[in-house]
Amino acid sequence: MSILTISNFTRQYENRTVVDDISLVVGKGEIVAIVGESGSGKTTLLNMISGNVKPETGHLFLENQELDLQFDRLIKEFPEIKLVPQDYRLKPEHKIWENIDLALTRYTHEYRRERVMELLELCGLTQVKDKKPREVSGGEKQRTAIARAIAEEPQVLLLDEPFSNLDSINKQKLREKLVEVIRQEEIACLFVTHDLMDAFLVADRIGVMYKGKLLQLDKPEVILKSKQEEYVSKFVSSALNVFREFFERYPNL
Ligand SMILES: Nc1ncnc2c1ncn2[C@@H]1O[C@H](COP(=O)(O)OP(=O)(O)OP(=O)(O)O)[C@@H](O)[C@H]1O
Repeated sequence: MSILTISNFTRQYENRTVVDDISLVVGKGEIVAIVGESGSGKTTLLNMISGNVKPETGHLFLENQELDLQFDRLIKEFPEIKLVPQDYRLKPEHKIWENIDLALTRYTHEYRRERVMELLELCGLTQVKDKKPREVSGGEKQRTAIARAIAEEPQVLLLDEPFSNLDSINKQKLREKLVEVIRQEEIACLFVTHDLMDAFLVADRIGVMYKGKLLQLDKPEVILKSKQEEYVSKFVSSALNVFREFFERYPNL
């Protein structure tokens, strides 16, 4: 079932089209990755979906209900769509559990306690709940930001480069947790990354962006063998070349 539908999103900056007529759909419990090199328009696309940046053209639907994009206000974001920015934006003076709890101030004390415990468990943070953000790993910070974003059970989770500041062990842990959380909470998840490997390891479908355009959006196996778009096959080859180089250097492995 489709949760998030965006159609014909376009945005210009200084007379340059940075997001060019993009349409896509994300389903319940589905993870879609948008990959593209730096400057291809990925963050602008996420900011438009989250309500932080106004598109010049386009429509946004949540379960077939159109959201009003003609807002003109400083308060950002739609409550059903949560964005985890690249820098997490955790509150340094608060403990991990408090950072999650702060998303729940509208609720009763009892419900907050229960939901925070549930989210700590779901995101693998119970052990570090009483630490401050500076005392935990990058992966734990990222998982705290995800827990905070999904605290109010949004329908859509947007992640900007969720794996970029992590070492390989934390990356793997986050990948596993992300898939578990998305499937369990039945959220529609869209994340952007410049690293195709992260997309291949997590996403149900991958979209490749280039100069503001979504060139192709398909299952990873289809993207892997793509002949449809020259740029897509070039982008895939560059990611796979790392493995080729590795095994050429260490042929006896
Ligand atoms: N507020 C802004 N004002 C002017 N130009 C902008 C603004 N935001 C983004 N741009 C430009 O739009 C283009 C796309 O930027 P965007 O951040 O969306 O790309 P990206 O694919 O997310 O890049 P990266 O991977 O480096 O974060 C870039 O050329 C950028 O300089």
